[in-house]
Amino acid sequence: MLTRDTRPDLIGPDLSDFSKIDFTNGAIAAVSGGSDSTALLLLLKNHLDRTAPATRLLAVTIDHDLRPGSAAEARAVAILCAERGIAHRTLRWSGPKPSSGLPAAAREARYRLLAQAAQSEGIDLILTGHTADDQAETVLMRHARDEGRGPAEMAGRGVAGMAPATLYDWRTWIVRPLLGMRREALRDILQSQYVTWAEDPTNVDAHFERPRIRANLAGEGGERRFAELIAQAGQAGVEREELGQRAAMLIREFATMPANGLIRLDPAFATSGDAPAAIYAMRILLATIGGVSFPPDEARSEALFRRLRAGPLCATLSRTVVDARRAGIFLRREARGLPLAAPASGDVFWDGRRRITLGDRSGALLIAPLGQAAAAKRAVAEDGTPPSLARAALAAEPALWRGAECLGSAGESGVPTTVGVSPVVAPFARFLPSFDLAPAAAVAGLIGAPPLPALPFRGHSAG
Ligand SMILES: Nc1ncnc2c1ncn2[C@@H]1O[C@H](COP(=O)(O)OP(=O)(O)OP(=O)(O)O)[C@@H](O)[C@H]1O
Repeated sequence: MLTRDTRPDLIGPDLSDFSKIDFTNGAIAAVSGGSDSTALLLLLKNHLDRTAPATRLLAVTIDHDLRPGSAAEARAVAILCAERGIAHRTLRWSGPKPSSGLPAAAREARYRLLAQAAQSEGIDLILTGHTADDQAETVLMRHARDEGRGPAEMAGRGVAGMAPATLYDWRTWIVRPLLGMRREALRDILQSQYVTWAEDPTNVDAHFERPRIRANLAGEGGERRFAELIAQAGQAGVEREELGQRAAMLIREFATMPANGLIRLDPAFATSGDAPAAIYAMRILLATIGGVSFPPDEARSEALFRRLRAGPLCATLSRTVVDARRAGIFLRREARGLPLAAPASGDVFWDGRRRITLGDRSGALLIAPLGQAAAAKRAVAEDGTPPSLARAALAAEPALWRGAECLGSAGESGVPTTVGVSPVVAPFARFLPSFDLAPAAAVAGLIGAPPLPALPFRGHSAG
C-alpha cells in the first residue's frame, strides 16, 4: 500500500459525523482494507489528532479466510496503520464455514470478532465505513425482499435502511459516521493522498445479491434512483422512530408483568386509538416473551390484533400464547419447544429469553424449565392475575436441577447465590438499531432487563 504524508487540509473537518461522536472510551475502527473503511480510518485519525489526540484508537481487520488474498489485505492494513502510528490487530475467522448463507455467516462472525476485540480493550464503540452508497443498496435490497406486499404494510418500516448507530449484544455501539458520504468522494480523498486500497472481488461477483444491486444503481438513471432511495431511507427512518416512540408509550401505559414470564396488557390496549403503534408494540412483546430474534410477521400480527379487538381468544404466535380474557390480555411462552435439560456451564443464553450467569464451575447442575409440577407448588400473587396463567408462565422459566431434584429458580433459597438470571429483550438482543431505542428501553424496563447504555453521541443519555 503506497502512502504519502497525510495532508490534513485535504480532509475537511465537516465531511463526516465524527464531531457528534463521544470518543471518551476510545474507538475500534473496522477496516477491511477496501476504500470506504480505509478512508474511515484516515479521516478518523485526522479528526482525533486535531480534537482529542489522547483517544485510544485501535484498527481491527477481520481476515475471513475465504479468499487466497485475504491475509495479504490484512497485512496491507497493518502496514498502513504502522506508518500512521495507529494500533492494529488482525483477527481471523477460523473454524468451519457454512456451504450456504456464507455472506450472512461472515457478517455474523465479523461483528462477533469486532465486539470481542472491543470488549477485550474495554472499548464500547466500533466505527464502520458504511457509506450513502451502501445505504441505497441496502434499501434496494430490502425493497426486493418486500416485493409483493402492499404499500400500507410497507409504511414506516422495512425501507428505513441502516441506522446511524446500532447496539450490538446490548453493550457495544456500532456507529456509521460516513453514512452521508459517497464512495467516490472517499476514493478521491484517498487518491489525493496516494493511498491505495483493496478491491474485494466478491463486490463484482454476480452470484451475490449486493453486487447485482450495485450494478443496477450504476446503470442509466442510477443517480436519480440513488437520490430517491436515500430520501426514502431518511423518511422511513424518521417514521420508524416515531412509531417506536408511540409503541413505547403504549407499553408504558398498558403493560405490566404480574409474574415472571407473564406480561399483562390492559384490555384498553386493544382499543387504543393508535392501532399501528399497538401492533408494533405487540409484535415486540410477542418476540420478547417467545425468545425470538425477529418480531412476528406483520400480516399475522394484524390479524391477531383484529381478533383481540373482537373479544376473548387464546392463540399462539411467535412461541407466545396470547390469552385474552376479561382480566386482561396475557402473554406467556408456550410450553412447546422449551430447551431440554442441559448441563450448566459458563454463561448461558437460554431459550433466547434469559442470560444465565452461573458462577458455579462444579458442572454438577442442570438447567431445565421449572415445569408444571414444581410451578404448581409455587405461591403466586393474589392480585387478580389468574393463578393458572401465572403458574403456566413460571413453568417455562429456567430452573436449576441436581439430577431429578429441582433446586428452584435464581433468587430462591435452594439455588447458589452466585447464579443470576437476567431477562433479554429478544428481538433487539443482538442488533438494536437506534430507531428502536424507545420501545427497547420500554420493554427492558417492563421485564427487568439491564438498562440500555447511552447513545455514543454527545449530549445523549440512555433511552
Ligand atoms: N474484513 C473486515 N474487517 C474489518 N472490517 C470490515 C471487514 N469487512 C467489512 N468491514 C466493515 O464493515 C463495513 C461495511 O462493509 P461491507 O459493506 O463489506 O459489509 P456489508 O456486509 O455490506 O455490511 P454489513 O456489515 O452491515 O453487513 C466496512 O466499511 C468496514 O468498516
